[in-house]
Amino acid sequence: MIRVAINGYGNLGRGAEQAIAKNEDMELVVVFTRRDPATVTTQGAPVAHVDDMPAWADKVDVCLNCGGSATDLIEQTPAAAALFNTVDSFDTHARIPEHFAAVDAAAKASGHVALISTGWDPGLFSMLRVLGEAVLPDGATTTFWGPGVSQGHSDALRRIDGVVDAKQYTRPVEATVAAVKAGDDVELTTRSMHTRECYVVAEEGADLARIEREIKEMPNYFADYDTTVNFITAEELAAEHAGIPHGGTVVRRGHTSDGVAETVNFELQLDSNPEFTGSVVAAMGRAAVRLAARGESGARTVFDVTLADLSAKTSQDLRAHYL
Ligand SMILES: NC(=O)C1=CN([C@@H]2O[C@H](COP(=O)(O)OP(=O)(O)OC[C@H]3O[C@@H](n4cnc5c(N)ncnc54)[C@H](OP(=O)(O)O)[C@@H]3O)[C@@H](O)[C@H]2O)C=CC1
Ligand SMILES: N[C@@H](C[C@H]1CC(C(=O)O)=NO1)C(=O)O
Repeated sequence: MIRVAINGYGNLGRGAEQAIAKNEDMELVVVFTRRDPATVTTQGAPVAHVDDMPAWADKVDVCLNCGGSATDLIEQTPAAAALFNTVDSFDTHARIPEHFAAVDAAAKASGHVALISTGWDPGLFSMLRVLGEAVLPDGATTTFWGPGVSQGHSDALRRIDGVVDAKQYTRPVEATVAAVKAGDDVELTTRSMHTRECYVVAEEGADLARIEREIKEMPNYFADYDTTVNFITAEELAAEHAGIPHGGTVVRRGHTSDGVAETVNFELQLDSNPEFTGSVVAAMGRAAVRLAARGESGARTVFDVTLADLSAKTSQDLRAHYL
């Protein structure tokens, strides 16, 4: 039985809790939080303050870090890697190299495996981008997200001073999608592929112009996109934007010889971005434990994980029934 800890009990933490319950080889032993544990209610697992993590070091096989990428994981994952094998969903793509280096130092020093930037993008979509290019070297890859709610971008909005709550919708630009599908030679830029629409609940009396400016100028999240900001009430957010659906597609189009075209298409349609991502993170937790059992230590990414590491099935079963 894989003994699992969740670090951070938000949308993704609750999604991971659901996922662990779906995996017969996993047991949720504790949920860590920075809040007063008495104020956090789980589906049954005990809640401990993050300050008490060391007391759980010999009771946990893997810790799933479910904090926000904007400000939490850059600190939380190296700290967790000092105590446990760990997994996170760090998705600030531009900062992944620096995050990897910091986590690698902590994990190597403690002899643990730390699997970073898992989920679906980065995560499964990253794997498909590499796979598509490997099997169709003469071609091009496109990634479209949405329409749906990006948790990373919504988290980034909520970290702005004066913002009480927020949701961000990512929308593919329909003309660009149509041009790609038609095989037209279209320029694909960050701004020509997606727009971002934010729904923000601000504190009473907050400087809305400053908040809107901070959003639109935010590097790595909004600065390179056409972004709209809508200020609404908490009641409107709850009534009209309660769900966290999402999805997307990675497409690799290439030629195996002159005039012979091939397409690899990987699509996600998600009722719940956090529950699906939690399910990926849980499987990656299994893989991190397997890598550690092989004597590995340090930071790893989804590119270092085999499909057998992710599967609950034995290698014999996979050979007999999945090839
Ligand atoms: N790679 C991928 O494909 C994906 C990655 N992600 C990543 O997951 C990250 C987390 O997203 P998400 O779970 O939606 O973010 P949340 O804002 O729901 O949670 C982030 C942290 O905020 C704290 N928190 C949550 N609820 C409350 C509350 N009511 N009051 C006070 N603090 C609270 C929790 O920490 P604590 O319990 O310690 O207080 C939690 O760990 C995103 O930033 C994104 O980067 C998400 C989806 C896909
Ligand atoms: N990391 C994303 C997962 C996908 C969705 C996305 C976007 O809408 O910009 N980018 O990557 C998330 O937090 O939801």
